[in-house]
Amino acid sequence: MNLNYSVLKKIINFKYQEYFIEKKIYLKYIEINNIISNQFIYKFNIKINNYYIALIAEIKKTSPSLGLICNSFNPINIAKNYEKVGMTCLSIITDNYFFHGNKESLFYARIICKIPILRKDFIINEYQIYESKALSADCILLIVAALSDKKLYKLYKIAISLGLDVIIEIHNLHEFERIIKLNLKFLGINNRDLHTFETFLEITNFIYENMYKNIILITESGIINKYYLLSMLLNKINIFLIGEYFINYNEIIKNFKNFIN
Ligand SMILES: O=C(O)c1ccccc1NCC(=O)[C@H](O)[C@H](O)COP(=O)(O)O
Repeated sequence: MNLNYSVLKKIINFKYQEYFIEKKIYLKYIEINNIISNQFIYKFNIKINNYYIALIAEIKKTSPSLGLICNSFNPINIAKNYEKVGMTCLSIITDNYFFHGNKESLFYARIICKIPILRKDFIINEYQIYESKALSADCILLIVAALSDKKLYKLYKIAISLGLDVIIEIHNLHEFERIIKLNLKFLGINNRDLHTFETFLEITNFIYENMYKNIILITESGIINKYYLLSMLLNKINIFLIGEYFINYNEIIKNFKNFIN
C-alpha cells in the first residue's frame, strides 16, 4: 500500500478519526436491516448483455479536485431525475468532510428510487460495511490504493456475506496484481490518480489491453463528453461511472439526452 503524501492519504487518515467517534451512532439501524440486495451488478449486467451501455450516475456536491461542482445541490431531486432519464444505477458520495455528501441522502434516495445505489465512500473498516447495509446501499466501493491486501480481502468477504455487491477500484496494473486472487468478474478502473488528481482516460484502455479479457471493466472519472465515451466503446468498455459531467448542469435531463444522442 503506497500512501505517500496525497489527498487520498489525508482522506484515509481522517476516516480513521471519524469512525473512531461515529461507531456507536448507527448501531441501532445496523441491527434492524437484513435486506439482501445484490441488484447493482445484476442491473448493469443486463444492460451490457443486451448490447446497451450502462451508466452509473454519481451524485456529488464538491470534490477535492474540482471544488464546488453543484451550487443548488439537492441530492434527492437529482436522484429522482437520474432515475427518470434512465440511468442504470446511482453512485452517491456519502463522505461529508471532503465531498459535502451525507449518509442521509443515500438513505432517502433509496426510499424514493428503484434503481440500485452504490455507496461511494472511503471504506476502511468492517463497521462501515454494516453501516452501508443499514443505509440500504446495494453496493460499496473498495479502493485498492487505500487498503492493505489483508484488509481488502477481509472487507470484501464481509460485504459479500451481507449480500452487498462490491466494486473493487484500481488505477494501475500493480494494483490489479494485488487483487487477482479474488477472481473478480467486474473491476472499476479509476482514470484519476487519487494521489495527484491527474486524470487520463488512457488508463482504462491501457489496463484493458494488459489484462485478462474475461473481466468486465467499469471506467470511472474524467468522462466529460460523448467522444470520450465512444473511444472507450471501441475497446469494448461499456460501463461508465460519471459524476461531474452529469451533475455540472442543472438541466440534467437535457444534458443526458445530448450525451446519449
Ligand atoms: O474526484 C476527486 O477529487 C477525488 C479525490 C480523492 C478521492 C476520490 C476522488 N473522486 C472520486 C471519484 O472517483 C470520482 O468522483 C468519480 O469517479 C466520478 O468522476 P467524474 O466523472 O470525473 O466526476
